[in-house]
Amino acid sequence: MRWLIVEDYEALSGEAAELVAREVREKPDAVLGLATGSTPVGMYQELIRQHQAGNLDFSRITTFNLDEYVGLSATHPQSYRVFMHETFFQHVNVQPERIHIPCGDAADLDEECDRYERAIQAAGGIDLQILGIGGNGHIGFNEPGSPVSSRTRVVDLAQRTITDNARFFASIEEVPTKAVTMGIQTILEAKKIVLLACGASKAEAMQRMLEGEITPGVPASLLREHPDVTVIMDRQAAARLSERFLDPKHVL
Ligand SMILES: O=P(O)(O)OC[C@H]1O[C@](O)(CO)[C@@H](O)[C@@H]1O
Repeated sequence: MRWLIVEDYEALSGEAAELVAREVREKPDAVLGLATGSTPVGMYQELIRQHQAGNLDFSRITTFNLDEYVGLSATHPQSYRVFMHETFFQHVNVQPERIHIPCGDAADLDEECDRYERAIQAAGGIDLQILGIGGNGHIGFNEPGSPVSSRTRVVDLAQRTITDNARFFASIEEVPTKAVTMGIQTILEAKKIVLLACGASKAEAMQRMLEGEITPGVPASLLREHPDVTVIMDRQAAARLSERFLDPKHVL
């Protein structure tokens, strides 16, 4: 695992965008796994900037989003589908038929989950997966206790996640309690993974992810067994890590 501790959110966004841009330039038909949440927004803005400057072409890229709330229509303002279109897709040239986001309002959600897994396989698997991290160490919506072997499925959101995400809704009662998420195994099958963490609210999760036991109780810790993971965090998110992480020799 590589890790990079940067000064602030702008630097984190720039470094993350650079890794995505490099992948897209090296493999113009790459399959990208994308994340929502507030953390990757700056990365998307930088990718849009490079695209609009004529330096980045997404026309042959395929994308798969990590997750979607259950029960929100595709046009609901807080659906991840709307978030992704407003934050990224409508500003770049990813072809609409190559954009994949789980349908959280599908009539048969189990069938939707199977369909999503098959679509990832049919695309040849994910080349580069972007991840955020929940305050409780979740990745995607794989909450603590999610099996290592899990694949795309419907999950119950942890109370902490509902509380954390209530800021995006008018009231906590409006936050969905279930989601469709890629599983831990789905994520671990990505060839490369980049996890982003920003701010003091992620410091405990980062310490448990990087220095605690490797356990389904801290889903992000399972990434330590993947051969190609890059963690980019700001100083606040890194604040509780021990010296060896902060030693400049170890900072990429
Ligand atoms: O970046 P934020 O806003 O802290 O949110 C991170 C969250 O977003 C997600 O990526 C949602 O898919 C989760 O992994 C995590 O809950």
